[in-house]
Amino acid sequence: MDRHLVLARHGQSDWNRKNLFTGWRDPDLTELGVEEAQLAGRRLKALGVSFDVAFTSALSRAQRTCRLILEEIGQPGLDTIADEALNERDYGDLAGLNKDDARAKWGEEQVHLWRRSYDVAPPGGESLKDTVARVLPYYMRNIQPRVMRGERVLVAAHGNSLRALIMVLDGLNTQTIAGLELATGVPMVYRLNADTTVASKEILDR
Ligand SMILES: O=C(O)[C@@H](CO)OP(=O)(O)O
Repeated sequence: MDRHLVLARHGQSDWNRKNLFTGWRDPDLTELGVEEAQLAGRRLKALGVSFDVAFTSALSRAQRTCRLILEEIGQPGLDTIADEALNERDYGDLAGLNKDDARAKWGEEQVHLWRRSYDVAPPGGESLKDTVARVLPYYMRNIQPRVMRGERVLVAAHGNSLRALIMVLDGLNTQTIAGLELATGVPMVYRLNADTTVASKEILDR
């Protein structure tokens, strides 16, 4: 049985381009972001990948990426479930601030801890640990059972909500996850074993 699960971070958003902390704010994709999402779809199509169901977040940039991928692979209108459990990490008071301005104000090290550490939460927001605590139960209850039934599943979501999921799937520790960066619009094709562990992972980068 082919238990495949494709994870894709959304294409570049307007706030990615402007270098702003985004979190639960809802900017749209840029033109480049649209192209990245379409390219992701074409890469998946070239591999012969298609889906039985798609999951995305409650945010426009992920939903649009999901739609663009599905259009490219010739499955527009596929059953798609949107849930805020897959939203980006909540950046709290940092949302809307420029990342370089934040470094100038709080220092490189503090901003890096907020962005990439496992358990340091930005003021008023979620740490990666908090993000794992909402993404993982959703994955276990809603996504993994479908993959185990042999459905081919697409998840179009966000840098940190996917880092949370990948940390668990790949068995990364709290140190290693700090070094994991996900490029916009790059799909990752997982195949799972019958015991839910990862059989293979292929990153379809540019
Ligand atoms: O701003 C955000 O919401 C995220 C993703 O763009 O940023 P970072 O990569 O700094 O965690």
